[in-house]
Amino acid sequence: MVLAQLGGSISRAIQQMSNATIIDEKVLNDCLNEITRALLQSDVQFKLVRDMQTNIKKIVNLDDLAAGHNKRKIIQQAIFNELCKMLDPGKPSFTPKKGKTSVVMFVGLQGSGKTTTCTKYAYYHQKKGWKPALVCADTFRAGAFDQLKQNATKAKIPFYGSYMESDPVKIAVEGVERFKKENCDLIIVDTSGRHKQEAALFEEMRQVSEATKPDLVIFVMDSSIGQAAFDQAQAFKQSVAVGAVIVTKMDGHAKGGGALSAVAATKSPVIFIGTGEHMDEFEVFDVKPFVSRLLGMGDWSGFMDKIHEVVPMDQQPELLQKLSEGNFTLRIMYEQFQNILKMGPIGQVFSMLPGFSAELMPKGREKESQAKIKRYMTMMDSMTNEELDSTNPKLMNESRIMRIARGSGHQVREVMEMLEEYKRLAKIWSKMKGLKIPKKGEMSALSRNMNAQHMSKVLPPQMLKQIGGMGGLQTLMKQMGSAKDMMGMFGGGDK
Ligand SMILES: Nc1nc2c(ncn2[C@@H]2O[C@H](COP(=O)(O)OP(=O)(O)OP(=O)(O)O)[C@@H](O)[C@H]2O)c(=O)[nH]1
Repeated sequence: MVLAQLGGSISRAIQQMSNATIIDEKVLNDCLNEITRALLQSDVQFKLVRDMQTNIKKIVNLDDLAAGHNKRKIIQQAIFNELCKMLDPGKPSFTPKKGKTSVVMFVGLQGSGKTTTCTKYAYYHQKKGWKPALVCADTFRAGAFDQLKQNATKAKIPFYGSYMESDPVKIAVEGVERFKKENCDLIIVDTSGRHKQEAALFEEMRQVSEATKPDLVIFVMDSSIGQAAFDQAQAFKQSVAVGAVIVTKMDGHAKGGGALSAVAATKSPVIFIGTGEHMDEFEVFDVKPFVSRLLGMGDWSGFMDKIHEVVPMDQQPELLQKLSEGNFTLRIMYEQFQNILKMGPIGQVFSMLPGFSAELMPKGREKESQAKIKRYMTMMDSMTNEELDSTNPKLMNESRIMRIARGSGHQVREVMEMLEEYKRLAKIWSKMKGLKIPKKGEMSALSRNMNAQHMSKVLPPQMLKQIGGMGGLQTLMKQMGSAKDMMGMFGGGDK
């Protein structure tokens, strides 16, 4: 069962429970059994699922709940909390500090995506102003050094490795020393993998760890390993001091439940997830928004966080205000393009709004997309203020289009293409119209102010279908109290 299906099944179980006229022991049990089944089918370890069920039953003691209590809400909240608890070991992992040298060692089975993830991790920090470096201590797989070298060169990250030396410990120590001397603040050591857990792998890992004394050991796990996740993660934890987990290939058709098991086995948090082969396809992992998304409620808080990441602070209130008024002008598009070029691909932000990223910034074609954006901006440079600030599509008549084409040295066809892009974006952003603007300190408030209309527009079509279309969504929201309650319940509240 893939993650989306898991979320769908849990949501359905909750909905069925909500449909019942009276919430009694039987209704609660049916709901919990349904959720248990869904979790087990998603490869979450049996013991975890059983514990979750027991905990919910402890929290929701129906006999003790006086009349007037909203039992549905209490149950829903308990389910949400327990799912979050499964993914939250209760203590954060070691977090490297910019400017202070940290050594981070990556471990995992062969093919889990370790080497790729090392580069993604380095690149992520480099974009934030760190000085990362990569050390290839994988002497087991021929070609591992070449792969790391290639990735590192592409991202302009210094690297260290050897074609001749066969002792991984020696390479690791030399690499770490060198980069410490060069004042790198994030030294990432990639270690060998094996096809399966075996003594030689663990012994080698232990030795590299002993010699380099990493501040953090990250266990990289392929999300598709299924029920084996718990044992695998535990085996790694027993050999080295795993402090964090990165789950890769979350973009595939994997059963994502393994992630929950890995957290339980290592008692370490998932800190990032890999969502593709490309360097940028790497997301910070946050439990609450993840569970919200898992339950199919969209991730507005994540979306708002991304806006924070890519839109400069001083522009945010203004941008949100304009979006809430439904005024997506060419100037806003221009400003957002500027942000994209400054901050790197914004694809991840837009991917949170269905249907967005695929067209403007298709995966793997970021260079072309950037060139296109620059082209569009050149054309917009030839526009008047009136044109940039207008929301009237009819303003852009033939003579204006011809003038812009001439002024920017582009074809009329290209200007029309740019305007089409603008119309497409404006249509999508218009869905934000009417949303209340969050005040400072409550950025997730947007999510709490959505009604069924907003929700139906932003939910992926298949999810909407699963819920039973617009009618189903309205019923669901009514049953659950209001959009406000629902989003709050699924973690849409302020963090
Ligand atoms: N779709 C997808 N593919 C990924 C992701 N992360 C890694 N991959 C791919 O998975 C394959 C294996 O990745 P590697 O980085 O070579 O794996 P490794 O664990 O380092 O392997 P060894 O060095 O042999 O131990 C490569 O084809 C990667 O491009 C991800 O998040 N999504």
